Amino acid sequence: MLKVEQVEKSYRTGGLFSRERRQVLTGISFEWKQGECLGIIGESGSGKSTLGRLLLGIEKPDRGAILWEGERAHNRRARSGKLSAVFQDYTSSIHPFYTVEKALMEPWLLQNKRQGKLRDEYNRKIDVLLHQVGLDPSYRTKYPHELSGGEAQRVCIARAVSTEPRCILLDEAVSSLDGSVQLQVLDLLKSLKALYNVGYIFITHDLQAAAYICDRIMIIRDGRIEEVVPIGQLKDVQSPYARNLLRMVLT
Ligand SMILES: Nc1ncnc2c1ncn2[C@@H]1O[C@H](COP(=O)(O)OP(=O)(O)OP(=O)(O)O)[C@@H](O)[C@H]1O
Repeated sequence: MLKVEQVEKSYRTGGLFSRERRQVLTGISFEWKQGECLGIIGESGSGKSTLGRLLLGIEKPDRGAILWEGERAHNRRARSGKLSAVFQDYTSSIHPFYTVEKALMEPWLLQNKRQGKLRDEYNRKIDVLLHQVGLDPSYRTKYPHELSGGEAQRVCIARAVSTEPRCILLDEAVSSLDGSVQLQVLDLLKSLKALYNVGYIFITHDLQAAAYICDRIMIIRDGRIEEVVPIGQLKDVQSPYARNLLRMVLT
């Protein structure tokens, strides 16, 4: 469903008039299949979030192609309703003056210009969504500052599944939650995966979290794919970098 072919990305360094560029991604090619949870893992600065932005169509690659069902990622129509995202910074992901209810209505309203009866129907769906992420209907009227980190991230996840996308890109979405809350959110993602038949692209520097939820892991180093490994064969990774990464988790 997603095909990434020979993607390259660089950024200008040294100011507006500088000709120098820093290569951030080189020769990135992979496929993501419907329903799969693919982990993209690598050290800080390896290019994970840049790749995430390209997959979401927020930025364009310098070279290569990113195709969602054959259409370029930066073409809005290609992504519409098929793809959503959850980011690390859950506090700024929700508009500070929006209640949970309004935040959950937002993506749906963007997708469905018609209102009236359908809007009432969706309004009822908010209770279902809240329930699915483990929050009761009293959360409807709360503002972001009244939520804990775990609760806010649950609201972001509810919003991401609300349009029933085929894929949710999660960029360090559990990284700033503490241990037990992180595990709860990972379990929530697992249950929603089964419920909605949604797949994930799970960007993280945390191999342990990725191993818990992913079917396959793609290791990125200095903007290149170092290795792609099914989760059952994680112990058999070949490259020294991947082995080192694994050793750090196991010790
Ligand atoms: N808009 C930009 N302009 C210039 N340089 C950028 C831009 N975005 C990213 N970079 C650079 O690209 C490199 C990769 O950044 P990126 O955020 O993709 O890495 P990452 O693997 O997600 O790191 P982290 O885990 O710390 O978020 C970094 O050196 C960063 O400074």
